This record gives sequence, structure tokens and C-alpha cells, in this order.
Amino acid sequence: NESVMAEMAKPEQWAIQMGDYANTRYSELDQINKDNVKDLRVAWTFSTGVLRGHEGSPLVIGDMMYVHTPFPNKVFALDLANDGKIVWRYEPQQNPEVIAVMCCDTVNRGVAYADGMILLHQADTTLVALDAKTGEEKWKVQTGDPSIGETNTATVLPVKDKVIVGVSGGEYGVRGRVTAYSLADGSEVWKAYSTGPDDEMLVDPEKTMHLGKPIGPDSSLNSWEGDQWKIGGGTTWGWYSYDPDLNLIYYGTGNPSTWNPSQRPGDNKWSMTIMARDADTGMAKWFYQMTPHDEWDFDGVNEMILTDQEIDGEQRKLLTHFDRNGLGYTLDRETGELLVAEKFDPAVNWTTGVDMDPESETYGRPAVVAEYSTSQNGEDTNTTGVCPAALGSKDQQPAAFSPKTNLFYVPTNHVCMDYEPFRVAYTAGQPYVGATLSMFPAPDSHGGMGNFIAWDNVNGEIKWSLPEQFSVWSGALATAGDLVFYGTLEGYLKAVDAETGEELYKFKTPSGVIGNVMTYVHGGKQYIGILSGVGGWAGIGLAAGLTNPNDGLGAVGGYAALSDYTELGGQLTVFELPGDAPVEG
Ligand SMILES: O=C(O)c1cc(C(=O)O)c2c(n1)C(=O)C(=O)c1cc(C(=O)O)[nH]c1-2
Ligand SMILES: [Ca+2]
Repeated sequence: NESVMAEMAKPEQWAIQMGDYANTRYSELDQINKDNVKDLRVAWTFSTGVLRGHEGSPLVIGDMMYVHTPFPNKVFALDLANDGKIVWRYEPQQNPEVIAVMCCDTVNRGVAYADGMILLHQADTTLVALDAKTGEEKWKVQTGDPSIGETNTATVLPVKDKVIVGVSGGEYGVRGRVTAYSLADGSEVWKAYSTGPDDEMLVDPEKTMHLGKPIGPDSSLNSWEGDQWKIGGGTTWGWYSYDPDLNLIYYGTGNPSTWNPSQRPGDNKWSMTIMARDADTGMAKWFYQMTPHDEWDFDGVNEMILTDQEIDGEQRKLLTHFDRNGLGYTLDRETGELLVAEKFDPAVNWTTGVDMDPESETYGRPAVVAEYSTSQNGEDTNTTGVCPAALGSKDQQPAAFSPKTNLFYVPTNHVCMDYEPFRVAYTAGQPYVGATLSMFPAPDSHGGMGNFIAWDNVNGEIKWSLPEQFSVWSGALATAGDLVFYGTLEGYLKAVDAETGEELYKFKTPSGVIGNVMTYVHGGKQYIGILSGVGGWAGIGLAAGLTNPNDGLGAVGGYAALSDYTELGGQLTVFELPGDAPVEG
């Protein structure tokens, strides 16, 4: 989109949740740098008035900041020239019954901006376009049906004259898809399912590629038994990226339904898959399935970070992805060629690695360790000590990339689980989970449940790793000031040296941080903004008042100790350096 591209090109703004179309979460701003970051102080704060998990971040366009909340999905337009005075607020009316069909807290990963409009995709799947200046509704459209478990938590991707949206509900048997709507009036332009017949998936069996070969007819249907694909998940609740030169959008699909693998023999294509699609038509250019026949709930929806880097002496267009399954993948984003697949979490034990031999029958597939195969161990058997746990070595928390260091900065989980699948019947609008879990810190490690790591995506290596007591559920920010920022579940905002990982600053905000760090300039001065408000799957114990370690899809476990550090409550905290804006020169 021309307007989105123009707004994103201004480093003083934060015009899209991911920082840019490439999802790098990198800022050129360098007033705040590794020498002065120790002087950071709070400039102003804003309470959202909403409890539960605050994911995503504010946007900044011109003098205005846009802050969103979890359910009921309020939006505030704040005047930056006036310490955040409220210019308008939008409070949608939503049926609270939608909360019962949201798997992992009532989060929302933020609004988007395009053509003078703020785009909000509500929990109940209402997509609404608001006038950015006045908050007035321009149009709205229903993208899904909450009565069958379809909800939304993701942000949306504006591309050219369209806006692309996903759907949540893999734990309710929802069939995943992405849909493109016209930015002008909200009318539907194309829809591409994650599973099912080629025409509904927008797949061309001759032209859509998989690991260098045409995908062939009915590739999805042939990988399921019967009609299970119709209630088979593959939802699309993660982050979206876009390459304007290739005109391709990239995103991942989630877990196949149910979590009981014995109920769905086969590879369950194309759940757990990276998809590259033409932005105008939705036609699939290439797919890569990371976890065929998932046995652990390793949704493949985490962000795709697009970079141009040298690999084996050749400049290539790359896509880097940190999957829930614990492997960091590097692919050629033009062709879908698999270049690197290595563990970014030392705990990972379900696989010995991915077959990288293009001549092999099992090319591109992970080798599964029998002991940790919940499918081989079968229904009603507790498979113990699987690493990572169902929330993966990384969940929704997005990583950042700095072109100055060529490193990726990845907020990770360091958690293992016991997993017991059981037979479950499908009832529309009811949980369709089919497994019980318990989660605990990775054994034989530092005792904590997270690491914040720097990753080399060409060599597939961890450069440095900072142990954290809890999963790092916050999105990272890298800046030209040679800094990397992230938040922690206890509530800290931290700044570390991008080269060495040395901690240079920390500040305890009022609640646990699962939001993403952003930065902007106003009045010539650089600011750092972060939403706190504990929740999400890792913080659901606090968010939903759960105390039993096996509640909340088993997530509470080791996270119960969070209550020793923090409480609920949504707040934006904005940081600055002391003194006036530096004089331009
Ligand atoms: O399959 C799905 O549709 C779906 C949706 C969501 C969501 O919309 O938040 C999550 C998950 N799965 C999931 O598996 C998961 O670990 C998860 C964590 C979170 C979160 O925001 O903390 N959401 C979700
Ligand atoms: Ca899921």
C-alpha cells in the first residue's frame, strides 16, 4: 500500500505492528544508544483500563499514537503533543460469549494503519475501518463465525488496495484460511484455505512448489483420512510479512485439530506450514511444512523475517523463522528452498534434526525420536519429558533483526512437558483439544523457563543467550543505537548491548510484559514505548484467575510463580532520555 509504504519509510514513526513489511522490528533511530541508555526514565504513562493480556504495541503516525486493548478491543487515539491526551476512543460492542472460545487469553496483537484509516480486527471477527483523525466508522465486515469457534487475536496486513486477515480456533476445530478484503469498502476479494481441495486452497498443482518440486494434485486431501480436514485446524493467527518486489505475502499455519494425533493419521497438510502467496490473487507460490503430522501442538504461525543477506558467497533473499518446534529455519523466500534448519533451544529433544539431502525420500522432514512420539506411544499414554512444551521454544512473541550485526534477537521459552492424548468428539463451538498437558522448566539447565538469544541464521548458531526465569513472551526491538530491547513476564523492560548481550538498563513496569517494544520520535526526541499487562498463554493463570497447574490447557504449571512478581493491569509506559531534544545538525 502506497500510504503504508510512505508512512513506514519514516523512521520517526511506528506505522505497522511489525516495524516494517519485512517484520524486522528494527529502527534506524539512534539518539538512545548503548552509552546513554542507562539514563532512560519514564516520560509519561497511560492506563488502558483493561485487565488481561496486552500483546502487540501502539502505532505512531504523525502526532498521533494509537493504543489498542485485549477484549473488549478498545482503541484510543492519543495526542503526542499533549502528553497523550485522548483525542478519540472507540469501544466496540461485542458478545462476551466469544471469550469462551478464545484458547489462550483474550489478547489482540494490535491495529494497523492504511489510507487514513485505523484497521481493527476484533475478537468476534468484526473487521472495522476507522477514520484515523476522528475514530468514525467507515465500514465493517464479519470475517468469521464465533458460534463455531472462529475468533481473532492477530493484527491485519494492509497490502496495496487490500487488507489481509487470518482466523483463530485451532483448539475448536476451525478450518484455517486467510482472506483479503478491499480497503475501499470491506468487500471480499479472495480467500485461501490452509487445508482441502486445491481450488479452495488457491493452489496450482503444477506451479505451486514444495521443496523444489510441483506440489501435485490434491496434496492436502491425500494427507488426511476422510473429512477430518474440514475440522482440521491450520489456523492463521500469527504475524504476516510482505515482499513488495516479489509481491508475495508470507505467514504460517497452526496446529492440526485435534491435539490427539491418533485421530488424524497422515501428514495433515497444510497445517504447520510456511505459505508464500501472491498478494493480488492469493495464489500459492510455495509451501514448506515444518512439522508433518504434529504430535505436540507446535503451531507454525510465528513470524517470517525477510532479509537480504550473503550466504555461501551469494547475496540471497532470505526468510528466517523461529518455529514453535524449536528449529530456526532459513529459506530462500523466492523459491522456498530450505537452506538451514537448526535448534535454537538447547532443550529440544523430540527430533534429531531435519533431513537436508535433496535426493533423500525424507528431504525436509524432521526425524522424530520414538520415545517422545505421542502418536507412537498412543492414546491415553502419558509421554513424559518432551521438549519443548506445547507453547514451543517460541510462541507469538516476535523476534527482531539488526542489519548492523546481522543477528536475530529471539525471545524464547525453555519449557518441557508431559503430554497425554485422548479421544475427543467434535461439537461445533466447543473445545476440541484431545490432550492434557503439564509444563515445567527445561531440566538440567539454568532452572528458568526462558532465554533471550542472539541467532546467526546463516550458520544456524546461537551467538549468546541470556537466561530468564520465565518465558520471554514480549516482542523484541533492535535499534541503530546498537541496542536490543525486550520485556519480561515479571514486568521488566530491559535493554542489552546488541553485540554482546550485556544488560545496560532495566525498569520494572506495573505488570508483566507480553507486549512488543516500539520506538518513535516526537518533537525531535526519541521515545521507547511498551504495553504491560500480563496474560497470553504463559500468563493465563493470572489472567483468568486459574490456580490449578493443569488448568488453562495446562499452561499454568511453572508460571504459577508469576503471582510472586506481578498482577493484572494494562498500561503503556513511554521512556525518554533526560533533557531537551538534541539540536539537528
Ligand atoms: O490454533 C489456534 O487457532 C491458536 C490461536 C491462538 C490465539 O489466537 O491466540 C493461540 C494458539 N492457537 C496457540 O496454540 C498458542 O500457543 C497461543 C498463545 C497465544 C498467546 O497469545 O499467548 N495465543 C495462542
Ligand atoms: Ca493452536
